[in-house]
Amino acid sequence: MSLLMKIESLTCRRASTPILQGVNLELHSGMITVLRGPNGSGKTTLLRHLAGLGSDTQGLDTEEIVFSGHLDAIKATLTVGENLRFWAGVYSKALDPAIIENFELSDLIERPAGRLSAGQKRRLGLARVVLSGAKVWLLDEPTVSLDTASTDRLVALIADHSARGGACILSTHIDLALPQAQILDITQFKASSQEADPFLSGDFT
Ligand SMILES: Nc1ncnc2c1ncn2[C@@H]1O[C@H](COP(=O)(O)OP(=O)(O)OP(=O)(O)O)[C@@H](O)[C@H]1O
Repeated sequence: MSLLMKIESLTCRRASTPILQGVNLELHSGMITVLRGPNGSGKTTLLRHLAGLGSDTQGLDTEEIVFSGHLDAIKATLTVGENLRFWAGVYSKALDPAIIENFELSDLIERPAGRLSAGQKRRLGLARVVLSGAKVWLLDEPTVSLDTASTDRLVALIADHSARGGACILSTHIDLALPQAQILDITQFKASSQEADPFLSGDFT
């Protein structure tokens, strides 16, 4: 298994406040890592840093990494097809019809992306991930808004990506059928300057 990413003693900040410190992480080809931690613990923050959107990022060339966040990177005024063709151009890839089929976008291809439902937008955003051809997928709560069938298809795609030598780090609050995944509890990296969350401690005064 080749090493795709090695992070040592990383500090992750949001608006200059340290959220996580001492993060160590190795990602080899074929690995799937699920980030666990309660709301506000820093899963998105870590994924953003790994994607090169933080200040202290080490690791792969960014062309090897694709990040799917909450905003899905969709251009609302372009149609679904135009979004896909735009991304195919950005990633210098041919637009594989199998991707359109896999995410059930065929019937939506002429619709402006701004008029998609939340789950349809999510499917379009995830199609970009597959289209990118990147080895490392960084997925922030990718199943949010997806129905059961779409979730199952995404899980199968992640497993297939890993079986073909890719790797994935994802955050999720639900249990996905990925028995090969390793769990990374990020609360162990909580920065010491972080205040306790009153909702978690039960202290509402
Ligand atoms: N834009 C921002 N500026 C400043 N602080 C932020 C910003 N976004 C998030 N934070 C703070 O950073 C901390 C970590 O947030 P983050 O979104 O990484 O958590 P999370 O584990 O992904 O949470 P969730 O499970 O709710 O999605 C939280 O305390 C949050 O309030």
